[in-house]
Amino acid sequence: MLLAHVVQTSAAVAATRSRKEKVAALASLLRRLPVDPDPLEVEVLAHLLGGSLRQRRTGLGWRGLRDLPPPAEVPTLTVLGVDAAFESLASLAGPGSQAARAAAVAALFGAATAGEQPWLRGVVTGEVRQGALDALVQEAVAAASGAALASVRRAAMLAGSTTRAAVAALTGGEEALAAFALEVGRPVEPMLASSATDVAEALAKAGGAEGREVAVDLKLDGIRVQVHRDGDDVLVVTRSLDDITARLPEVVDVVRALPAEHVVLDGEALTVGPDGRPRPFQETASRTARRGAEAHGTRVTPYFFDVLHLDGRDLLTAPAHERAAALDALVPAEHRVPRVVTADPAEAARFAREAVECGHEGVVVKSLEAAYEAGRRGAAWVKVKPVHTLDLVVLAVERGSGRRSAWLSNIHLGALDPEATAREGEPRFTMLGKTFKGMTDEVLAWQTERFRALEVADDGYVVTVRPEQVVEVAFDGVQRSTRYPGGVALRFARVVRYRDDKVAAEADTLEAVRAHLPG
Ligand SMILES: Nc1ncnc2c1ncn2[C@@H]1O[C@H](COP(=O)(O)OP(=O)(O)OP(=O)(O)O)[C@@H](O)[C@H]1O
Repeated sequence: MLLAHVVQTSAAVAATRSRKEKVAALASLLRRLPVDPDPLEVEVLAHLLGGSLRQRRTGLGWRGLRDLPPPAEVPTLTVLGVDAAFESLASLAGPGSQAARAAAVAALFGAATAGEQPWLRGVVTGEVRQGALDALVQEAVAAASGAALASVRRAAMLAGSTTRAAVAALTGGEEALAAFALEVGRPVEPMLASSATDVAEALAKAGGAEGREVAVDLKLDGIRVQVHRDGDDVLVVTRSLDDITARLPEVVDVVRALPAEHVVLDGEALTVGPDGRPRPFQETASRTARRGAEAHGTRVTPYFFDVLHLDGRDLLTAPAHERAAALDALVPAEHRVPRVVTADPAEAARFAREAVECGHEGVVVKSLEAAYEAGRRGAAWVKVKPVHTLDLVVLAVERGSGRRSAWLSNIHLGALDPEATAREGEPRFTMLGKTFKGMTDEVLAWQTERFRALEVADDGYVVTVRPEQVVEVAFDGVQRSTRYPGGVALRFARVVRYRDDKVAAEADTLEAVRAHLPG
């Protein structure tokens, strides 16, 4: 397939606001594939449609792509040819590699047309939006392959990758999709929690109100970890499935010591003080953000709350009480999340109160009947947090003044607008307010660099950025407002932390913000 077809489709997707038309454009591109397509070609194509390359590293950056050769007149580049070029670029190393890289870039970009050059550069530098397209690509794959959308989605969750699901659907149809199961060593999308304002509401949602017992877990404020052990090999990934094994040797040690050879566990890792109280989240975050930080002090401890596989037994579809029994038998109590199992709302409320008094974030109420629903945010897990925070997206940032004049300071906050997002097939946001509170000098320095990298415009005062950075903010309340387009504004918003484990499409919605309006 010619790259030109991909670039045209990408332009068509960007040009229409209709989700249906976007999916149709993507599906008609996929239908250009031969009846029995080469799996590699499908894989490359699925990556390109999501705005990424199969190669994680190419050794290329903006600088190497600033001066491009004159474009080709006629499109000749193919999807597989482009992939081969990046494959050989990725393997360049050592003396002479810089000149070889420049020559390879000149050859590749010289063969690209005027329309293809900027698109290809955008893919290499990560500027063509990723992630947001995932859901559209899944729909298009279902339409083009004839497989059910639910099967494509299920496979993508289990594989932790839309690309792998696309290859399976387009080369082997329903049968290949059905073959996806949890594999030890291959991360799955984590199960997520919905929210309730208090424990009674959470119990009702998770089925506990009908007198059935539910589990009430401590909600620990660390980072989500999914751990796979296959013999001596251990893999630790974050909520966004990034590999952080090398940064958490303590977690690896704990899992290697368990009496099981093949296991997949889900939990939270955090730093705890000698008094047993959780340390501020920043300590865990700084440990997981930098390799080698473990040498300087703080220890991170894993607390597991679920087991998805145990020595040949796939537990994903087993009810939660069965998984809990397996977890209790496998993991010592000091590495399990504390929980009570109860049908009594008063007991659950007492546990939640004590959790907060001990410095934890709150509780997660869980149905004991539910399967592990990879990638889903449903009623089977319901979180209750007394301190309200929202995960919003930074839309712009203002230059600081006075003491902050060297930094970008006041951030503009946006909530996800689901209607506009659905209509346009990519995340859209509504501004809710601004804040310059809660930022340490370290955070100010970090955000200045980060937002300069995301900059799309600078009028000398306000720097507009690509809406990609998620920030968790605390606030005192939400009020009606005529100043902002969503009709609501935050009162006394302050930054709690920047979140790199969430993409913008996962930010809180305008609805979630409005739910905090009084009355
Ligand atoms: N006992 C627990 N069970 C499940 N999740 C827990 C538990 N303790 C802490 N957590 C954390 O809470 C999160 C569950 O909330 P949710 O699925 O909404 O994710 P989130 O959007 O990252 O939430 P939050 O911002 O509240 O941490 C998990 O991702 C996990 O990191």
